[in-house]
Amino acid sequence: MTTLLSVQDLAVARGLRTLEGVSFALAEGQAIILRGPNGLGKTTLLRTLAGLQPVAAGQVVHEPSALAYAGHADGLKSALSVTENLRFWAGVFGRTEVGPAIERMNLSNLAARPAHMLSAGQKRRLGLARLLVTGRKVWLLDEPTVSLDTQSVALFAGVLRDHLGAGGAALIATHIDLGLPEGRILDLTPFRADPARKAPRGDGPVGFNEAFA
Ligand SMILES: Nc1ncnc2c1ncn2[C@@H]1O[C@H](COP(=O)(O)OP(=O)(O)OP(=O)(O)O)[C@@H](O)[C@H]1O
Repeated sequence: MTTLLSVQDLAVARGLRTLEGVSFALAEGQAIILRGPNGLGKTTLLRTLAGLQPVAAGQVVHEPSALAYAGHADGLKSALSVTENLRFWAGVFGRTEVGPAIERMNLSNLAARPAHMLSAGQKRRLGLARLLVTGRKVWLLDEPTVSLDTQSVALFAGVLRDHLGAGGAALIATHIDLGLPEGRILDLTPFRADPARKAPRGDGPVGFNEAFA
């Protein structure tokens, strides 16, 4: 099985260091569920892997075009329709096809509606549909099911299973059980950083998916 993402002795920081000594590998078809209490640093870890903030210490290895990040914000253009939003994001990743993503995330009836006229759950479905148009193999997901109703949670769990079945991988911060048989839990609590140790200054490199922040 090919390793898609490898993390070795990673430390991440948001002002102060939040986590230290985190190591794991994610291969094709695998998912890791990040667990730990509020404020521990799960979002900080995902943002760091996405290239939105610098690595404080350790190593992160992946193919240059492997990762797609979906954070708390849906990153939608409010004046654009569902279809136009997805076309825009597909274009960012050098792709054109959006029809299957619209259908898969149950957005067909809303395809022409401007994003600002969507409900919170519909916006989230559109935000997650962006993942499908990226063609990226490793999905970094921060609380992907927030605002989704039970049916939509099940829908997205199915999308995730299909992604893993097609050789993709996912790293997911979530407090709910997505029922992924391929998922293994990584409890980050033991990796809580010593708060006395200051993070280095500087903005560091910013990755391809800055626009997803
Ligand atoms: N914009 C920010 N500036 C400075 N510190 C921040 C910022 N956002 C978060 N933090 C701090 O960084 C630490 C880690 O936060 P983070 O959001 O990564 O935690 P989390 O594990 O994702 O929490 P939750 O389960 O509540 O989403 C917390 O102590 C938090 O207060």
